[in-house]
Amino acid sequence: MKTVSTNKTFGGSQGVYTHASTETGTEMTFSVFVPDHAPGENLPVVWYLSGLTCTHANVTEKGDFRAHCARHRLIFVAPDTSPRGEGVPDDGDAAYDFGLGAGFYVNATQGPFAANYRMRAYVEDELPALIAAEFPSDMTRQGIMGHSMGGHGALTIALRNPDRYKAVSAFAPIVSPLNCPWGEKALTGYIGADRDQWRAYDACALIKDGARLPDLLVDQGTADGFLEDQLKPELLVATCTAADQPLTLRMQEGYDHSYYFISTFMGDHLDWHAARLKA
Ligand SMILES: N[C@@H](CCC(=O)N[C@@H](CSC=O)C(=O)NCC(=O)O)C(=O)O
Repeated sequence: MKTVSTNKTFGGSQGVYTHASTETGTEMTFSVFVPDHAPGENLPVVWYLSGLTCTHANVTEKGDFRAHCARHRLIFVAPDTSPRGEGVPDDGDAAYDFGLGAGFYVNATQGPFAANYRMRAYVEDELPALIAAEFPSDMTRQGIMGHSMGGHGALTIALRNPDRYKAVSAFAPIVSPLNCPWGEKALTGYIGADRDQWRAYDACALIKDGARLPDLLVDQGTADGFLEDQLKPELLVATCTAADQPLTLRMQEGYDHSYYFISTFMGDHLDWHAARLKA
């Protein structure tokens, strides 16, 4: 692991790091905020998965999480959203919703993407091992949250690993890639035409197939331009209701899809995570 930068902030340290990923076959960049802590003390870890077009930098610069993480003494990790670099295949049209910046937190099975687009394994396995080795982290206390494509990532990763994440939340998540244009495009390209194979990457399908979490927090702005065509929180409500999966969905009047929305409610989400990670 190489350190790109560190800055003292809110009593702790905001760092940006790179490392050679064996899963993606590329150099990957991520950011970590570590609050002030006693020597030898290990802190809970909250993962933040970003949305389409993002790198680690979007939430790091615009997420307003540091004061809340310092107050609760939570480590905050922000990975990139896809492999990048020389030789990494992209969407032929350089579209924003597939390829670079749009890894969808899957392990691709389809050429030419299968070799590098392994963001599921990267976020579920490789990066947690690095965080455990390099930072003062208590990996028995992890939470996960995300935005839009990253909300989809957070929900699906948690539903597949219910014993690992003690707190789960999302901002304006894609709740069912099986039922929206972004998801259909991404999963066809990365996983192939067999929609049964997509179910491991669809929060609603995972719940319908039996996955459960103690509870979920979702915030969704009513003025979000992607609400009706792509995000469809009503599908998650119907699925959770039918499955007795506890869900707190808060429709936030007038908020859009941007980091102005995310940063407004970041404190509530970190309160939610802290309450569950300290239990
Ligand atoms: N056409 C837009 C779409 C990109 C966009 O809105 N990206 C969101 C996430 S959308 C779902 O995953 C985002 O977080 N953007 C970064 C930001 O800092 O706001 C475009 O190309 O801009």
